[in-house]
Parts: sequence; C-alpha cells; structure tokens
Amino acid sequence: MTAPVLPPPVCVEDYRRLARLRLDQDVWDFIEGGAETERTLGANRRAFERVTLRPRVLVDVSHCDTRTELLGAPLATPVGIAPTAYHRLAHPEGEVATALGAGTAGALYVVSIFASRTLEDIAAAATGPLWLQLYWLRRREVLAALVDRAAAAGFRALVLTVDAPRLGRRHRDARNGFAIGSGISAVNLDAALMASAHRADPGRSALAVHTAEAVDPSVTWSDLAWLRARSSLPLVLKGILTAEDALLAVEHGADAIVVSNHGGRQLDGATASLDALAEVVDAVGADCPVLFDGGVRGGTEVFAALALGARSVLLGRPVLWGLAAAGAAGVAGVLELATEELAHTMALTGRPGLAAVDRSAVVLRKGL
Ligand SMILES: Cc1cc2nc3c(=O)[nH]c(=O)nc-3n(C[C@H](O)[C@H](O)[C@H](O)COP(=O)(O)O)c2cc1C
Ligand SMILES: O=C(O)C(=O)c1ccccc1
Repeated sequence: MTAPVLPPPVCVEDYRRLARLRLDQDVWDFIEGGAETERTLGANRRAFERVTLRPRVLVDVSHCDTRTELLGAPLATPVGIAPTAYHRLAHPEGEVATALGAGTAGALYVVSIFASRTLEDIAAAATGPLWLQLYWLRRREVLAALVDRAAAAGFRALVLTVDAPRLGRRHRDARNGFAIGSGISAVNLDAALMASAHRADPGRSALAVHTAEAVDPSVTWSDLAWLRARSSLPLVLKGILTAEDALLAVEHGADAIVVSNHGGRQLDGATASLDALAEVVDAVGADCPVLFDGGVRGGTEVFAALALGARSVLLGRPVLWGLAAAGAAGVAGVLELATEELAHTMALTGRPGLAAVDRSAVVLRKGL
C-alpha cells in the first residue's frame, strides 16, 4: 500500500494532517490530548471565534513589519515556540531540528526541561535566542546544575512553569498506558530520574507518575528568591491566568509572564487562555512583557493575541506537527506560515507595524 500523498501545506492545520500520518496513535494522543473532559482544550480554540477584527483602510501597507524584541533579543517574528517535552517522539533529530527551524524563521525557542537532546547540542544548532523552561524539581541540586549549564550554553532566560504542581489527568494517556519508549529520554536530567517515565502500566500514564516523583508540589512564591539567587538570567513565569497572580509575579521580580493554561492539559475547567489575557496585561502594566499561548493556529489568532496586549505568541502543538511532518523544515514552515499570515492580517487591518496592533483593532465578545 502506498502512503497517501497530501498537497503541500498552505496553512498550519495542513501540517496537522501530515503529522497524523506519521505518528503512532499513543504519541498522537499524547500530543493532541488535554486534561479530563478536554473542555479547556476546546475553549482555547473557541475563544478565538469570539474575536472580530476592526479594519482601517487607506493606510500604506506596502511594508508590514513583524520584527520585534523580547528581553533584549531581536526577533524576526513575535511567533515563537512553546516548551514541549520529548521532541524525539515526533522526529529522530528532536530538539536539534526544532532549533534549526526556529533559527530559519528568526523565532524564539523555549526549550523544555524534558528535552530529548542535550542543552549543548540544541544550543550548537541554534542561531536565535533560546530560553530554558523548568519545572521545580524536588532535587534542587539537579535544578541548580541545570540552570548553570543553561547559562554556560548561552540560554538567555529561565521560564518556570507554575501550573503543574502535579500533572493534569489526561484520560487518553492513562487509557493508552502511555510511557516514553526506551530509546528516548529527558537527557538533561540524570538517568535515575527517568526510570518511571519508561514504565508502561495499563490504565496509568507513566508521565503522571514520573512528574509526581520528580516535581516538587510544595513550592511557593517565597521560593522564587532561591532561583533568582542561583542565576542572573531573567526569570519568566509560565502558566498565569489571573490578575492576582500576575501582580504577585511582578512583586516577586518576574521579568516576563506567559499567560497559559498549558494547552488545556492541566486544570480542566480553567478559563480559555485568551479570556485571561487582557486581565493579566492590565494588571502588570508596561514594564513586564506578557507572552501568550493556547490554541493559536494561524495569523489571525496571533494578531488577536497581540492586539489584546501580548508581546509574543507561542505555538505548542503546531510546532510538533511541523517537526513530525518535515523535521527542521517543517518547524520553520509552521513558524513562517503563521508569520506570513500575521503580516497579511496587518495589511488588511491597516496596521503595518506591531505598535499599531492594539486594542482598537479587535472586539472580544464575552464567553459563556
Ligand atoms: C506534547 C506537549 C508537551 C508539553 N510539554 C510541556 C513542557 O514540558 N513544559 C511546559 O511548560 N509546557 C509543556 N506543554 C505546554 C505548552 O508549553 C503550551 O503551553 C501549550 O502547548 C500551548 O497550547 P497549544 O498547543 O494549543 O499551542 C506541552 C504541550 C504539549 C502539547
Ligand atoms: O505534557 C505536558 O504538557 C507536560 O508538561 C509534560 C510534563 C512532564 C513530562 C512530559 C510532559
């Protein structure tokens, strides 16, 4: 039987169809799935349907400029890569291919603590800024060593994910007894920490067991001072959905915030990411850049998040689709498509620069 041939991708969703043909069912479910009823997963997408754009006309849009800057680093695009674990599940070259793709697109790449290639190999392939995402490990000495390695390898910021004191209940992974295959590992952690992630057990996600073992659920705001003292890199907090926590983040010295519900994979019933964005932007003011992720699949959605105050928009699943479909070229393809679509939306809304992509450009109707 010959493999089905699909036409070349013309939008980000086309990469999803290509990826679907290449991935085993359990890996597909791990990537696509959300927590419990997947209500928040769906809400992230549906929230964008409540945004309408307010186009202005007779503006010179012969040059639409998507260039921006984040924590001092110049970027060709405000579209970046959200941290996702184990890229070798999607492609044999894993995070090295992702870094090459990010470089081609001139995009920010936030590398997961559960990367399946070493920080040093990823950094050697990168030509643009890298940030390292962390979970607060129970073994602080492992966390401390990782932070030092990241700085030595040239990573420019640390991103602490704060919405996962335990892993969300992901029914697909539990039913599949999902575990990480023996050839793939979170190579930046020590090997002893990985055993439980490889242990397949029907009715249970090995990743949930692994996370419970590795991640410290007792961390609070007052612990952030320890991390700040361990590293001079800027600190970004990922997984904030309320004005209260945004203010605490600023008070505790966060250099940036990522508004995120972890792609609907953590708290089922949490607010759609887009519905939390304006609240967080208003709370922190201009000094603390706010990044956004959750459900972004094209340029109209990037535009909407930027208009509501995000400085940058990260893609999670779409980057894995590109990676599975075509390695580094697929990652670059996804980022470049989203960026081209953003420029297109900027032209048709009469906003040729990102500074003009402000709240006057959108109406967000309230959700239920
Ligand atoms: C397969 C997968 C693995 C993920 N792994 C991590 C991770 O290691 N660390 C983290 O902070 N977030 C992780 N996330 C969440 C993403 O960073 C991001 O918040 C989410 O995917 C954004 O939503 P989107 O997929 O709709 O773009 C993961 C998401 C997926 C889909
Ligand atoms: O899947 C995830 O969303 C995630 O954050 C994670 C956490 C631990 C191991 C692998 C992935």
